[in-house]
Amino acid sequence: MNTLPEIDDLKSKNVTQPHVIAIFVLVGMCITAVMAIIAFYNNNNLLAAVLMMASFIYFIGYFVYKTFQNTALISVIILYSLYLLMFYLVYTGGVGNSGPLWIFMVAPVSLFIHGFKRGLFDIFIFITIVGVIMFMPTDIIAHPTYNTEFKLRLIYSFLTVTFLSALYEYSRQQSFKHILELTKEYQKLAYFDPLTHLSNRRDALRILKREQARMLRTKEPLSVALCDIDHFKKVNDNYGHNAGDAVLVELANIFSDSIRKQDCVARWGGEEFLFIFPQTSAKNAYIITEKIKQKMQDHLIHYQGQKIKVTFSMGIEELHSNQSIDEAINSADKYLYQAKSSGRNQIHPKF
Ligand SMILES: Nc1nc2c(ncn2[C@@H]2O[C@H](COP(=O)(O)OP(=O)(O)OP(=O)(O)O)[C@@H](O)[C@H]2O)c(=O)[nH]1
Repeated sequence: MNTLPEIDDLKSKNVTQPHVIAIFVLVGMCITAVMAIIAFYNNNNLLAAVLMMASFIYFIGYFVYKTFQNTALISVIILYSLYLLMFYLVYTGGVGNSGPLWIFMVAPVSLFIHGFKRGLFDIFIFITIVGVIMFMPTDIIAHPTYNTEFKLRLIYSFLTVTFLSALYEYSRQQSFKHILELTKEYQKLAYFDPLTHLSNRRDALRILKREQARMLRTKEPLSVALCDIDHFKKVNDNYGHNAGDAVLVELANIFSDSIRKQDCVARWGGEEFLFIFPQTSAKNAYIITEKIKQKMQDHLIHYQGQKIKVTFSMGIEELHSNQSIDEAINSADKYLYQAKSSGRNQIHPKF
């Protein structure tokens, strides 16, 4: 019960930002369209047609992203159509045999889209195919004859750009992981009590809101129990503040171990705990909490050779459909007050 959805959301979030990929597609679409128009005016109709087709594929990719929000599919569309375009440019030479110069954009785009490992793997396959196209004898594959020095230098410089892009991608991923860890840490601090590791008041309210919505939907009962340790000031005064802290931690463990998985116990304030019992009537909440109270009757908390005995008082309230969370807790607080003023070590109302 005491888990944070925000943390799970973050875990599942990919390091690749979808909106950046969408921008890639838009830019790719515009550049290839402009290049297609230039090729058309230069009477290079085949190149113009290929570039126009690439521009159209990017347009479809953008449309898929906007309609289905599917970044995995759009990534595959952009990347592999870019590869095909590059193979075409290397194979035909593009304008004045300058086609191969465009292959440099493959390294950063592949690494950004597919991440460090998969990106490097894709680049390896890509450059191997480019090498095969360029170095294959022209009687096997008819392609423009590139000077050997040009071919070697193109591959060396491509590998250098790949290395630098990989380095950049690696540090980007590391920073993302670091930020993710920091965010998780801050979220824990925001939602959990650092002493007992139970949910704090903010998280308890979040869970209560969720359970209240479920209760209204399913019409199943939902109960809360406000618990306050009896004469806790005396524990601090007699044994010291650290002993008081140890008592709070041990009670938190006993409480957590005594409830079902779907229930929750939170640290509501100083020596106050709040139990949330979904699908539980006030009567059943009373039975559960009474059992915990019985457990505490003979329990001694050991702290630095001292044996400390504590009891608690509780007030229970079953939420009504027309009742706000504040009203339910105030009502539980009133019952708690009754339990205290009737002599403590009691749970009210009694069933
Ligand atoms: N050690 C420790 N003490 C705390 C903590 N938070 C609150 N307290 C102490 O809890 C005590 C609560 O005292 P009171 O509100 O007078 O209540 P009580 O002594 O439990 O008496 P009753 O509730 O009337 O039974 C105070 O002495 C607080 O200092 C904490 O995190 N650690």
